[in-house]
Amino acid sequence: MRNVLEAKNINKYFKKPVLFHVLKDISFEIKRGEFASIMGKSGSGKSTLLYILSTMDTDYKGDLYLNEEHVTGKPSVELSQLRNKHIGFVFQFHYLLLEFSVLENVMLPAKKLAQLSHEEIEHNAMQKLKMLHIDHLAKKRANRISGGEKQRVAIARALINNPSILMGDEPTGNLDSYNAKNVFDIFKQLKEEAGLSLLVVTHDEDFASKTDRIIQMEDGHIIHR
Ligand SMILES: Nc1ncnc2c1ncn2[C@@H]1O[C@H](COP(=O)(O)OP(=O)(O)OP(=O)(O)O)[C@@H](O)[C@H]1O
Repeated sequence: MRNVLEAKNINKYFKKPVLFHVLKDISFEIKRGEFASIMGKSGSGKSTLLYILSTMDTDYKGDLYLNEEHVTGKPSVELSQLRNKHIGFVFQFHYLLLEFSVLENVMLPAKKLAQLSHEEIEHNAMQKLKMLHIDHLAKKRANRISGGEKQRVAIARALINNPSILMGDEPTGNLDSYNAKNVFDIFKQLKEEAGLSLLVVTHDEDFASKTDRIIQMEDGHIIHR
């Protein structure tokens, strides 16, 4: 398998308040093991595109392939299973359940898939926490850890189902430079040691310059890929 993700002629319109052609014939692919970033001015359509690529938004024209399977038009139950299994997502804000422990937060997406026993899921979650050097925080409540630690927990949670691609929407946007570099180093390690593919929307030029490839957006178009 060569491509983890392929977008073909993606077009999207927002109908309100006025008809607006937000994504204009977007085509590109992400190869297995590739670490790509998407850059572009505010309003160029980056987040809108990422939500389509992650199968969360299905209101578009064109074709989307995940691991070379055509996913456009699939029923929402099937899509959410595919998404849970193949795509990890990290946002600007961590969206952890603050009343739950770090370990419980990481286990949650695996419980949704309901394929493994509680013990197996706990074992896998501990492995992810170890990989990110935060296993000592496992039993702590999520509201008792720092911002940088919360983002690492969010990454562990995104990895729990062993996705083939990790997507990020400004995953370092809310972090100081030390923690932003830390997140970049984790992503790079995931690419190099686990062969993971990554696609990250970022405004951080330093972050983007260190990725394999920058996909540049302007006014709903891709102007460089
Ligand atoms: N639900 C919506 N309805 C109408 N217009 C929208 C909607 N969501 C976004 N837009 C518009 O679509 C354009 C692209 O938005 P999008 O959030 O994808 O941009 P972006 O490149 O991610 O920007 P930023 O870097 O500021 O996050 C913007 O002009 C925005 O105002």
